[in-house]
Amino acid sequence: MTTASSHGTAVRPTRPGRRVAPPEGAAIQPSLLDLGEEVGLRPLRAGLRRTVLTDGAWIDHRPGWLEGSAQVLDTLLTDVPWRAELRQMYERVVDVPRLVCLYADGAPLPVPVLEAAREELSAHYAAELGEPFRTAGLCLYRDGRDSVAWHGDTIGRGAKQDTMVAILSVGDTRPLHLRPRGGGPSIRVPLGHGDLVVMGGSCQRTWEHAIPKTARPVGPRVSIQFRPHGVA
Ligand SMILES: O=C(O)CCC(=O)C(=O)O
Ligand SMILES: [Fe+2]
Repeated sequence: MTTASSHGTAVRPTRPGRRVAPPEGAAIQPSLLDLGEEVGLRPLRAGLRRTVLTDGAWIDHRPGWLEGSAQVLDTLLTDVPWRAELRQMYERVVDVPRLVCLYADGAPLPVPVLEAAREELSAHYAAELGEPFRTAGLCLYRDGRDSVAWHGDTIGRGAKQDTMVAILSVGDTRPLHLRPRGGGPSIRVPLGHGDLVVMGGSCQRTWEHAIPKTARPVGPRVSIQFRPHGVA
């Protein structure tokens, strides 16, 4: 059984691990914000703001770092071998209706600007992180029904050590929600259209994050997550 997506394309439900086609309509509806812009990176430092959270966690936010994000989204929707998520994620069974593709350490990324982004992030955070970003996890949220539930990226070293996860986002804006594990107010960071957020310090083990579902009519969003070796 399939149902139509917001773009009228039958893309769900999917069986785990099965290769699936992206929502076709998305490719011909690029964001009006960056239509016609050349693909490239704006200066990173210029718009980068740090918010210090509790318990040694922090986030950096740089809205609009990637220029021409509509073109990048088009390429990713077409060229990435998207698959339904296969496994239980992180420390609990989380609901992960979305499509994914993991680029392991050393694997060429589907768009050259993503290689440039990873290099620039590695250079910028070299002193603080002490190692480069290596892997790239891509996630496709086809519409507002796709989401990821509350979790920390705690498979691997993020469970015990400070680390960083850098997320570059293209497509429609979805808010990343963050909340302290010990309880307390949550925060939300809007992510889309070339925005960057970096979760750092103890963020993966002392805070949790989520992309909630939304009833608003939203088109596809692709999240590109850069992580150091051994962090997942
Ligand atoms: O979509 C996002 O930006 C966040 C995804 C995420 O937290 C994860 O895959 O671990
Ligand atoms: Fe995560």
